[in-house]
Amino acid sequence: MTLLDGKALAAKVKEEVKAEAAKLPRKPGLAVVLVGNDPASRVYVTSKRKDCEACGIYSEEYALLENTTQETLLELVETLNQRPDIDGILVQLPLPKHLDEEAVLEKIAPDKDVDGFHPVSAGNLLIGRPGFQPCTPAGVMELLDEYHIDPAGRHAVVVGRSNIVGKPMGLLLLRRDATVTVCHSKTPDLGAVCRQADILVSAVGRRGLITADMVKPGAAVVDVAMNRNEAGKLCGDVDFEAVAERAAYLTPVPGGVGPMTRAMLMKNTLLAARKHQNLV
Ligand SMILES: Nc1nc2c(c(=O)[nH]1)N[C@@H](CN(C=O)c1ccc(C(=O)N[C@@H](CCC(=O)O)C(=O)O)cc1)CN2
Repeated sequence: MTLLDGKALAAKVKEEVKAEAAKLPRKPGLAVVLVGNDPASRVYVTSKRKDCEACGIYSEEYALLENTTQETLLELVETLNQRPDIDGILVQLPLPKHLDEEAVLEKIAPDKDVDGFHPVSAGNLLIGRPGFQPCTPAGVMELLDEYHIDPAGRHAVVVGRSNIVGKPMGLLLLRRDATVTVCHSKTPDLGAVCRQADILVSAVGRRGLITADMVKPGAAVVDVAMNRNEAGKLCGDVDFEAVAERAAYLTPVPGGVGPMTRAMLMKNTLLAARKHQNLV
């Protein structure tokens, strides 16, 4: 079994972004907005700041209180939309329950939507136009390419149908000529469907969901989830040790898709800066 090393590939992508960002007349700029006290979100936002520093990207962080109103958040996004030095805006998810996530994401100017979550970005992806692609599925595609795993003509099964991972993952694989099945909580006999997969992507968030008997021998298995076991250790959806005996390729958690998500954010911010400086 070959490990799909997202940590190593992310370092390579970030080096490339750094070299390209240095060629721009103006540094790319990213604004990251965090609302509330979710400890995991705080960790991710800190990592994004460090990634920006490493890539030569200017970054600003807005840490808002848990009880921030919808109006205040929308006003902040609008201010950032108007800032010529800010190329990308990212609102860290999940937002506190009282806030309307969809309305906030829709408020971000589509040309600054480096998360690729705006309906304009989602529509472009659906009809095959260029645009910002959501960072996690885009990172999975880069990993597959790096290890020469060509989706064309293969059966790809995506478990999970979220707007930020499952659905765009399915579309990116379809774009590359895979035959795609997207599974979800109402899919009968999930194991039988997964066993057909040459490429299996799990993005559910349930530890132990993907067992070895659900994996076709020789498949490429990509674990997008980020869970914790009883001991508090990070793990994905896939029973790693058992599946490693059957799969030909497998992502670790940590060190697989997570670092690629962050690297693709840097790449999207570079793309936004190039567009704003009329270089693409
Ligand atoms: N606005 C967004 N919110 C969220 C996104 C997103 O893409 N945009 N995705 C996730 C969280 N996320 C990025 O924000 C993210 C999660 C995990 C990692 C990562 O590098 N994980 C490491 C382990 C980190 C650790 O030790 O805790 C790994 O897998 O090796 C990066 C980004 C939800 N919210």
